[in-house]
Amino acid sequence: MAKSVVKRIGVLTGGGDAPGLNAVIRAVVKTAIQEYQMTVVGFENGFGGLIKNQARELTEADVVGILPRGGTILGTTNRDNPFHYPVVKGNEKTFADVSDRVFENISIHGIEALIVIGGDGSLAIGKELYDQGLKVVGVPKTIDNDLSATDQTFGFDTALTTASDAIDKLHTTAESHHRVMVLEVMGRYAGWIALASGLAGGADVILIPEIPYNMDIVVEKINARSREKKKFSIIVVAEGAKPLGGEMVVSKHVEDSFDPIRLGGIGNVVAQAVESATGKESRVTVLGHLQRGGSPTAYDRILATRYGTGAVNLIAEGQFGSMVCLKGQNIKSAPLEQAIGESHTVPVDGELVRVARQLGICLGD
Ligand SMILES: Nc1ncnc2c1ncn2[C@@H]1O[C@H](COP(=O)(O)OP(=O)(O)O)[C@@H](O)[C@H]1O
Ligand SMILES: O=P(O)(O)OC[C@H]1O[C@](O)(COP(=O)(O)O)[C@@H](O)[C@@H]1O
Ligand SMILES: [Mg+2]
Repeated sequence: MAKSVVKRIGVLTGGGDAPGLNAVIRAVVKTAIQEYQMTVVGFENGFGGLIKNQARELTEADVVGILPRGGTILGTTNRDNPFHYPVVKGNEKTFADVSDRVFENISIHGIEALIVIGGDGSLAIGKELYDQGLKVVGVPKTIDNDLSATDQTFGFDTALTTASDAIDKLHTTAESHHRVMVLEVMGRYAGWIALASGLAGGADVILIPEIPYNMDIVVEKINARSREKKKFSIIVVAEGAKPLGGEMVVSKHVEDSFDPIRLGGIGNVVAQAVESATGKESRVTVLGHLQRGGSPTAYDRILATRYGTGAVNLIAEGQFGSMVCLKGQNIKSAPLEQAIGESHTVPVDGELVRVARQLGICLGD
């Protein structure tokens, strides 16, 4: 057992869910109670629970059996930003700063420090609350792996495993029908899921946002495979991929969201272009939220557990305004400011891209 001045902590999960959230919550609760004799209060539905005072104490009994479970027992949302909160008066909707409600509820529950498990959006809110005096510690979550200041976010490994399983399945049907199969995966403005799953699944073409593609080059790759008597092709497309000089495809605008754009639809654009240029029957699969669901991989369970324990240790050490992160093989910490800084996209001259090129995978350029 170790000592901590802080004895009562809060925890919330924010933004899109990611496999491993429950593993973090479990590690936070176990470490806080067993190692530091703290009390843990869980806020429900991200910052929504902090604004609306929806909270409950989390005991060790509450976290029994949740390690392998996807989703989050606390609920989450990608709305409810306390600094940009929708207020409706009659027919008019405006946005207001309701952060005073957050501080009121923090005080009602006697919370001395708050763990925010989230991506760039949730951590940006956490940073703003920290600047206003709340003792905040962050945990980097997202399947997109697009956060700076950490080598990897939890959730990414599971998403990429789901995507590479999908590529394996597409291979067998592509082979039977001699088709071109296009798989569209998530990742927002980063191509990590597409590149990594494409490598793991043996894709022939991988299109990522960081490398705008030329459709003629993609078509030539498919035709070259035909000339080599290869009867099918697999194309993995990141939802943020775009043609040279063109735009990303937006699937919808989510009202009330600080970052309202949802990407999606590029898979269909690519499949249609390939079919009309090559005459080969093409089909598209949009993996969608399947890649956010299900049980975390062993890798993500361990990473999430290390992050949860690490976050409580940071609180005990008084290292507020920081986030746990992975650097090489070790759990370290980084300032929240750095975590929400520049988004972590695929380096176009990095080793993974080079490996893909050396394997003859077409990246569309
Ligand atoms: N740059 C930002 N600054 C402040 N709040 C943000 C920012 N981007 C998003 N948000 C808000 O943070 C919350 C979670 O964001 P979202 O991007 O959905 O999840 P994540 O935490 O995974 O990044 C939402 O309420 C969103 O409106
Ligand atoms: O669940 P929604 O609102 O459709 O959002 C989809 C987006 O969320 C993600 O799945 C995860 O993003 P975050 O981790 O930033 O929440 C993206 O890959 C995708 O573009
Ligand atoms: Mg985000």
